[in-house]
Amino acid sequence: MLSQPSQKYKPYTPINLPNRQWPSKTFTKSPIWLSTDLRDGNQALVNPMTIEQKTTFFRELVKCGVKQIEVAYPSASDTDFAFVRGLIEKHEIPDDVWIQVLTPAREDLIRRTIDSVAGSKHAIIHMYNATSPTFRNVVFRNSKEQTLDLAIKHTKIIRELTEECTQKYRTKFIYEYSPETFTQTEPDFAIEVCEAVKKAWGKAGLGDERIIFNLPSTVEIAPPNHYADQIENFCNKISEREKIIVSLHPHNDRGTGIASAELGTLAGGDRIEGCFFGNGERTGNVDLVTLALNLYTQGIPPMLDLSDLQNTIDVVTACNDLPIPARYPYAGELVYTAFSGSHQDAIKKGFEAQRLRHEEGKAKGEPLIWDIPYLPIDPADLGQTYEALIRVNSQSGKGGISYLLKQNLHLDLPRKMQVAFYQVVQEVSDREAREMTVDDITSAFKRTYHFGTGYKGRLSLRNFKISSLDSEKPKPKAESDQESGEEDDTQRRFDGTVSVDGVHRVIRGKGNGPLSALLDALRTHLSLDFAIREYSEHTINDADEGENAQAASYVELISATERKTTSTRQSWWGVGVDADIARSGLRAVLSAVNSAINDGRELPRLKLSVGFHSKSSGQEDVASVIVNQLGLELPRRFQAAFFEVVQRKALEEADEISIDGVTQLFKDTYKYQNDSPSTKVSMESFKLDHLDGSRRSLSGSFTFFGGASRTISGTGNGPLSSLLAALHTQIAGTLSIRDYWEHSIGEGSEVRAASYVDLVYEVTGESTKNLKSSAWGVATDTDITASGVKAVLNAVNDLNVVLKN
Ligand SMILES: CC(=O)SCCNC(=O)CCNC(=O)[C@H](O)C(C)(C)COP(=O)(O)OP(=O)(O)OC[C@H]1O[C@@H](n2cnc3c(N)ncnc32)[C@H](O)[C@@H]1OP(=O)(O)O
Ligand SMILES: CC(C)C(=O)C(=O)O
Repeated sequence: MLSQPSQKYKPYTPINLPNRQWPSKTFTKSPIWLSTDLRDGNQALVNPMTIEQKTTFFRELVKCGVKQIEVAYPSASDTDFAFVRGLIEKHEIPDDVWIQVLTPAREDLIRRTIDSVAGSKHAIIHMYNATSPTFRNVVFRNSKEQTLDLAIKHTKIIRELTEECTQKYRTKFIYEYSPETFTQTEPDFAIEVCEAVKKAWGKAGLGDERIIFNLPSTVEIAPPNHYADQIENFCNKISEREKIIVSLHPHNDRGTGIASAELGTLAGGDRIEGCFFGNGERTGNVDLVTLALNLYTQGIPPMLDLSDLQNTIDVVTACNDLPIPARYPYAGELVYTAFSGSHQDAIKKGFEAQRLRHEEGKAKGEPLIWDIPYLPIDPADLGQTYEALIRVNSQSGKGGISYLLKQNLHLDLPRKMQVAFYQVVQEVSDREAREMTVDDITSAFKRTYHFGTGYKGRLSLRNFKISSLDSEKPKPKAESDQESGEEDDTQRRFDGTVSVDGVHRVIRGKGNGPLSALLDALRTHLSLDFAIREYSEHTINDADEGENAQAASYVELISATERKTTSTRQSWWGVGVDADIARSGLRAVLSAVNSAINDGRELPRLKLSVGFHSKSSGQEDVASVIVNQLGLELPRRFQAAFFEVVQRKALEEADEISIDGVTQLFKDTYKYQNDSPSTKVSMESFKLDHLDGSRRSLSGSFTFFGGASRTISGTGNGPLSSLLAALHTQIAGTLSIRDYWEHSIGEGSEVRAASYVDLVYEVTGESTKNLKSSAWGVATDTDITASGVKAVLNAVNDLNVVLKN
């Protein structure tokens, strides 16, 4: 490059316009748009468009609402001529659309041009000749007078030929004249040529009769303020301004085509010629899409419909065979995407604030103004989704990551958890030096917090029951209870089955709320001693508000032994989601515990040593054996009943009972998986009918104490009460259900139902002497009603039932 470029390049000559008005003007409406994609854009392509491509492009422009389209340079090629004829003959041109065709100032070519549009409803004939000194001297080798004569002579030819065409075909014409290289032409000479052309045309009028003077910056050679000065100067000096449409045709050699068009419009331009996404000679024509959307973001209707921008991009890039750069205004792949932390944070906060502002605005009937940091336009208005707004790499922060989690998992993490998870993501993206996709982030989240199917940790909750211990006096509220949201003073008991490294364990604990009761159970049974440092929750609303709403809970745990120290402590975050708020909190605790025990530490194994000595296993250990060996999750009172049976047996066998021994004892005691027919009541078959409302009727064939089979029936509010009513037709006294519980065993097609019934039998009479007894019954079946019915009959067979006389 030269050290003194002034030795090679001339600066532009500023225009003397002391009273210029355009700097104080503002935009109030959109200009008339002329798309020259199919002419100026097409002539700049390596491979000009085929007729099919031009037709597709034309249809897209029409769809976007462009009303003036320069479709060809018909004298240039048979393809261009045939394309124009095809549009007309195939009735592709809507009545409110004007096609425009370009011709040089040459009679033979003008004739061919006018022939091309014969029969169309509306046509703009556009003639050009360059007027600047260099073109006069070098290209045309013409004087000023000859340049004037060229324009005048051919304007007259166009007038004559268009009038003939109108007579023959009723085609309505507008005439457009371009002093090509206008910006490099002496301003007064450009005006002189246009005045002469207007006079030669001789019929410029108002409205559709206006003549168009197109003032191109054929090559952009000066800053945009100079173009604006040139336009304002032209508008001030040209006569009969009201009979003229001043058209702008900026190119983009200095990269200021958009600015030139916008300042030129403030300076008086009525119309802008350009191409979609800025295709065109050299650096392109001005981009109409950017201009339109710039107006839109000022609240001005752009008179172009770009609401399916991606489709427009697809059509234009396919026809031009040119890509749109990723950073291109409005249309680039990355323009609605923030990678950097502070941008992501601001966008996320912006959306949150805007949602609240819009809620208030809606209530007051105010316009819902868009105001999001770093986003001048709502991508949704252009048919774009919000999905790509935030993408994560090593430059990103917690705000962006949390935004993605909110969008994809509907989780609104508490601030400290955002910080904790940010470190996880940051570590991966730094190590792998690549962008983290939404999938990468959500899987990292699920992995870290053991969240969702397929991401189970060492502990997982199978079932639980929370009950209140009313008998115990309420205790004063502890600090941790306030933190954990456990506001109630009532003592709670947690009874549940938790899978621990694949082994089911029945655990039990108590506390001031469900979460502290679970922590107590973990401490007692698994030697896991944690305390809650922070707890929060929110609802996740489904589209149909309420019905399918879920609760999300977040828990930060610390080691309970470190709780009293003030130094920085390690903590573990957990998350749980469930339709039931208590369950979501419990899941969150287990999620955090799973993170804490990710260090591979040993957990106390399930051991069995039953007896009455101090080291005996408890009721929960026995229940754990049953859940692991048989899949049966006994309700707590059933656990207690069976534990007594186990203890008696252990006493008989000198405290020695194995896991298999406990299992067999269960089977024998409750006739579980025992197919031998009962000596008391047995059932061959049953049928359940639905009566009105919730009433049911059960009938079946039963055998009582080895007698002949009888068909009995009964009605009730459900299958089991119907069964009891049927049994009451044969059995003296009353059978009633004190406790019932059911759950599923197995998964998929293997799934079965397990039912547990605590049945009470009361009978009065001479021989029975006011007998009241109870028994547990358990059964499984693929059908839930059948499993309940069988459980009742198992319990009946364990009772000393008496038949009616
Ligand atoms: C700024 C713009 O975009 S203007 C539009 C440019 N678009 C095109 O050129 C695409 C279509 N063009 C073509 O197909 C051909 O150039 C044609 C059919 C118009 C003419 O082809 P040719 O007769 O072979 O001439 P050529 O292409 O060499 O053009 C140069 C000639 O046109 C003359 N010329 C250039 N512009 C004009 C004009 N507006 N009016 C009249 N003559 C002109 C030149 O002075 C030169 O004349 P010369 O041969 O006497 O020296
Ligand atoms: C024909 C004219 C308007 C042109 O394309 C230009 O000057 O760029």
